[in-house]
Amino acid sequence: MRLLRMSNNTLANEVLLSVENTLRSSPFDFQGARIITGQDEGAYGWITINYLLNNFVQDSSVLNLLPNFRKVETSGALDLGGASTQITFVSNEDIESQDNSLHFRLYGKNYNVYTHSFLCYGKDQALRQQLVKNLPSTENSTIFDPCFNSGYRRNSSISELYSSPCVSEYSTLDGPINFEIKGTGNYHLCKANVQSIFNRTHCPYSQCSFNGVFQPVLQGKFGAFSAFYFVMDFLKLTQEKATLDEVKERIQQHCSRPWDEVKTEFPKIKVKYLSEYCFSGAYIITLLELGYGFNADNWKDISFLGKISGSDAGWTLGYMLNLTNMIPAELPPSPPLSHGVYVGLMVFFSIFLVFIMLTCWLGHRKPRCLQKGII
Ligand SMILES: Nc1nc2c(ncn2[C@@H]2O[C@H](COP(=O)(O)OP(=O)(O)OP(=O)(O)O)[C@@H](O)[C@H]2O)c(=O)[nH]1
Repeated sequence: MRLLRMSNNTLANEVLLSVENTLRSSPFDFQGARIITGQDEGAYGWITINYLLNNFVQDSSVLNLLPNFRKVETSGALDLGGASTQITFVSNEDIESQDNSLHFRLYGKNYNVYTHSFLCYGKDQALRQQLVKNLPSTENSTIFDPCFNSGYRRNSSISELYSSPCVSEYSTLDGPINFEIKGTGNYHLCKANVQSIFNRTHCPYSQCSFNGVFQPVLQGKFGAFSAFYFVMDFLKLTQEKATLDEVKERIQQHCSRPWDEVKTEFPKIKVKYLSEYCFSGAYIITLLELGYGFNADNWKDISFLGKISGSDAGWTLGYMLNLTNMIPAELPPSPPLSHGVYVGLMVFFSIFLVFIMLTCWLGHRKPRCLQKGII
């Protein structure tokens, strides 16, 4: 919707109006429809995963009542969509750019959070950028793309390719109107093509991720969801803790498989998804390594998450939690007693009660010799 608003604001408003009309007639307490910012998307994704991972509730006597009390750090959030991608994490460093800085007070604790949303770096738009940047200069109606498995073929057109504002600036009338994309299935060439969409030559801050965007040093664990999960799940890389090299090896193996073989093995997966796993794998590695600065050492800090406790990882739950004030800024008033003291007092008073009852019973009982009249 953010891209649509850039290319056709009227159409974006029409979509919103249609959403409003539909939801207004639903039984929900509809509060309006709007296009959230990239910063919101990052923030709500971060809230969602930390809420579901139970990372907010800590350091309180309320918590001492929880059976598995633990002191926890928050987890960073990595969200890969179709149009944009977000990185959000708590940072102890100075956040040099105001646009990337968020402050939350949740359950009585302050969080300084770094976030950035890269529009046009969701996986669909990144694929488009990669194609455009590596189009052959000659007027050729076949484009050989190493990011698709060999034997894969798809027809496309210049108008379709350049229809997104992410690439429209590169639009050229030189190329063929219609062309065919043919896969050559080469991971290393694909990665080189993907790298061409990351600009790391300028940085107006002390440190940057890419495209001149400030990013502090990566801190803590990360949960990667949405397309990060879809792709890693397909490549069977979400359960086991594979090293970065092993992950690259797995993606390389997948890229080198002939398309016919892949299609036969996974007949039920949508062709759009199946055909893009080679590109997506190479893109994810490049984004995380070259873009954000993950490496062989901190790769283990990333967990690929689909659902957490049965709920989808994504920005929507965080948005709802925020809108309904489900995460209070302050801690609820804590009970006067901690769990340990409470249990101790209960045991003490129980024993005391039994003692009193026993004493009363003994005190009121007549001795047997008295009952029989013997002194
Ligand atoms: N492999 C696979 N890909 C999926 C699936 N569902 C969605 N995708 C793709 O994953 C990417 C992210 O999808 P979503 O999480 O729906 O994100 P989105 O809302 O399109 O993303 P933004 O608009 O950028 O926020 C897109 O490229 C989708 O085409 C799925 O079940 N399997």
